[in-house]
Amino acid sequence: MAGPGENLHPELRGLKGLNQQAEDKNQHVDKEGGLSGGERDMAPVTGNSIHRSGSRPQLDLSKAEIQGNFEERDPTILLPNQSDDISHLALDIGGSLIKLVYFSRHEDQSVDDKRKRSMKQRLGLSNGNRRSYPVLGGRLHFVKFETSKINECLDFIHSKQLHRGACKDLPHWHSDSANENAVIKATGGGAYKFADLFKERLGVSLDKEDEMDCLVAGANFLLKAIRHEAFTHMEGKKEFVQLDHNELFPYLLVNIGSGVSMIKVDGDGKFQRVSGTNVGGGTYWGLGRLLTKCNSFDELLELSQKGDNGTIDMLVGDIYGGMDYSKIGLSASTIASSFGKTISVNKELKDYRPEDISLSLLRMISYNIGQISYLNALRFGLKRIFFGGFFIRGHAYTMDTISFAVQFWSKGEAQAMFLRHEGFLGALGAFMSYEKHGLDDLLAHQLVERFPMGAPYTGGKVHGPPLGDLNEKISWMEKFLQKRTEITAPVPMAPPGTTGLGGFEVPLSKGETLRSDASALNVGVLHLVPTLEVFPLLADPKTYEPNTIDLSDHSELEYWFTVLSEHLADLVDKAVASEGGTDDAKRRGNAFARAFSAHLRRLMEEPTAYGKLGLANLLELREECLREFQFFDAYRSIKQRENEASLAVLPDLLLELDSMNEEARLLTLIEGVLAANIFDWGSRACVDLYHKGTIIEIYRMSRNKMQRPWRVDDFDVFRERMLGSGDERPLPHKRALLFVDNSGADVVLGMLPLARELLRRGTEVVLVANSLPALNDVTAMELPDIVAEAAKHCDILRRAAEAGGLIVDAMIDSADGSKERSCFVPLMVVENGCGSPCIDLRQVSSELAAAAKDADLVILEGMGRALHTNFNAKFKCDALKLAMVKNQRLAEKLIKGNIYDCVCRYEPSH
Ligand SMILES: CC(C)(COP(=O)(O)O)[C@@H](O)C(=O)NCCC(=O)O
Ligand SMILES: [Mn+2]
Repeated sequence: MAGPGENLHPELRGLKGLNQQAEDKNQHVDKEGGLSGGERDMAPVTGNSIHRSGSRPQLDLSKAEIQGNFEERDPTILLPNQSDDISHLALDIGGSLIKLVYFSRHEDQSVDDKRKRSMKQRLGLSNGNRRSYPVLGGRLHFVKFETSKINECLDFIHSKQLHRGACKDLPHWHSDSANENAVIKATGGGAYKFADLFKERLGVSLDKEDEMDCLVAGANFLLKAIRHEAFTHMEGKKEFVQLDHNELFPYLLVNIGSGVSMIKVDGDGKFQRVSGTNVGGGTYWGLGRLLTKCNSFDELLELSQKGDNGTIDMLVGDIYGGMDYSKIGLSASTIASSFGKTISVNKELKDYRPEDISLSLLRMISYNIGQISYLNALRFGLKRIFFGGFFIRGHAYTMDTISFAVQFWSKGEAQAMFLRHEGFLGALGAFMSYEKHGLDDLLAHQLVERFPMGAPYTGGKVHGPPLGDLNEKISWMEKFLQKRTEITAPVPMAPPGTTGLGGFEVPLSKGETLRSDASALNVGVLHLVPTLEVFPLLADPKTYEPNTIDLSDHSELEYWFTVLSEHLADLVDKAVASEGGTDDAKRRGNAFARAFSAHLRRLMEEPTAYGKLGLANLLELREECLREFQFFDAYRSIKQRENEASLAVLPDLLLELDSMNEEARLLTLIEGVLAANIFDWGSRACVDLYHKGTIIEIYRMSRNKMQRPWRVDDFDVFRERMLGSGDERPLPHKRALLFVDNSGADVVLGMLPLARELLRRGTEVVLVANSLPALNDVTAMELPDIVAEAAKHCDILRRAAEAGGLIVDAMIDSADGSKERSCFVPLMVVENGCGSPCIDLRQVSSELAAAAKDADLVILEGMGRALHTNFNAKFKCDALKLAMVKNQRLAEKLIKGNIYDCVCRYEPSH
């Protein structure tokens, strides 16, 4: 099929009945998509939509004001309603590092709007089924300090008031008391050593928790609650491991701190320390410091990147004249004796390069730990070994060395795995030891990890949490550009090779691929969202993978990186215009562009830096980043303009549809959905098109191009399910969930008429829309007004909207004063729990999960929801996936077709 743009011509045939008046109302889509002040005033007040979502905690920006002089370069912005004060802190004070885990709770700011109230009633959702102590929404932060800088740590706690009101076994939010008897959970030797200092400086006591208990509790929590926590690391390649919770135990936990503990874990609280070694992180750092005069652990680690251990270690090749000792599986590069070469030549310490010494030492210690771990796993018949502790620091070479030792000695039987939150096991465990925080049974789907601005980008000394204040963030991004600071992240790995016959070749994951800065924690802030649920209609949540395209293929990642980078300038223009184009908006826009580019570059360099990466994550990251710079709805005016234009032509479309027989109507409706999906401001090709005609012209053109068979065309099977064949008349579906996509023609002329058809046939319809804006997607907040407007022209929609509580005012008051629902089939709206063009069905709003319980038909619409994600998703009920492919590469890859081809994939339940 040719691209619709190629044929855009004045003699476009109109849809029968589209009137001229509507055409006139229709404005040209201007190039910038920018807005004059007047247009902006017309936009609905969606500024506070952010509070309405309630699904994912957000900043409370209400009553935000600039403090001091507006002309100032970096004025402080006050967020008086942002309550970050309800906190909860636990510490792990080790020999070299202090690890902090703290929780900040945000009050539930969701506005209980009319739509939500009526949906809650209808779906039987109430607070009544909550547990006795609530799981609180909030954020879990991970921070570390060097133990030698304990005063900085105390200042940090004080500045954030993290110690305020902490009571034993009672998290802060239960306590009104001031600091009397305040107690903070702490583990590690420093909990004893520094107890007096904490009392003196902060007036709090440290409640000491057993270190082993904490390590195990922390590891168990992470392995159960965080989806992509554990990964393997072999020959420079990182792969996340999907763990079956039922088969987690037993495992060996190896915690590499200053010393090393090896713990056999059999369950929650069930473990035994089976071994350990005194040759650990402290040994590397201590010996390394003596031998190289390095000033910090990280400096030592950085040195190792440029090292060649062949000058220090005696290798098999040295003994065998450059040959492998293949009979016992040793390559020439295998270390026969660590530091062995230093005895045989007449050299002083000063004659050796510190880089080489550091590398030899690192290899010696990592290999030794790997080998002892394997022997202990063998002792107890354990197959899985998880390595944690801050010795590892996400250091590729350390992990490769350990993995190699485990793999080599176990002949591939045992597996070494690493943890993303490696250094925080103890602190997390101490945190978990507070009773009744309600976090112990949190599940993976209730946690959303976010990577905000701040520490992750700096190579330097920034420690502590992400920058909190918007202004801080902007200034930071400005400085970031001025200094041209490089992001400290590894460059792409060389293609993995082989380590030969059991030995180490020059490591692949070395040199520039090493991450040397300790500040790159590689862990984000964990947002705890207790209301998120797994979509109940997924056929197999365990094997469900939302992303269709695998971004671990580097060329794919590069392609999407380029697409998103090229789209950035346009997006910033729209975002700035959506905020009135003020200087402040421009400044924020620039900062956003820099921050997002930095995220992209970071991910290009290390795609797994933020956990497993899919296209959906990239697209969501962009939206999150916009929100972080307080652009809450960049496409607001475009959406509104397109809604108005489409609503104006809706009556004629409905008339035309009503003049058709059922079969022709169904086809026209599906065609309509596919055609109207062209209104996608996230697709470069489509945006180019919009400069060539009005919304309605483009819509018509797109409809005229709808020729079957579509590239994926299951329409006949769908029609048969809906209309039957011959005399047989199938039962209508009971309830359909329609995952809607874009505003304007897409929802008004595409999905709403389809919803109307289902309603007409007696199927309840739930429109599922985004909780937060993303591109030009329609949100759940915006839908009731759109439906109400459409309902003015259509009885079916009006009655259904009344029955679904969408048009509340029109409901009849009954004798007892309550609003009585009409007995018509209802049309409802629920939010999906996300703010992205894609949807991960493992994390949806509880409202949607409740609505899904009675549904027997799911319709997913759009490229983001039906192609980028969920194209391969299987459902327990009938599923229809409808989308126009608006990207040439995706069309070729996914459906072996071309841009503007359509997908109508119908998968009946079995
Ligand atoms: C962001 C989108 C997934 C939105 O598509 P939609 O779900 O609205 O159909 C899509 O526009 C997209 O993949 N855009 C990037 C590719 C491009 O510009 O060609
Ligand atoms: Mn969309």
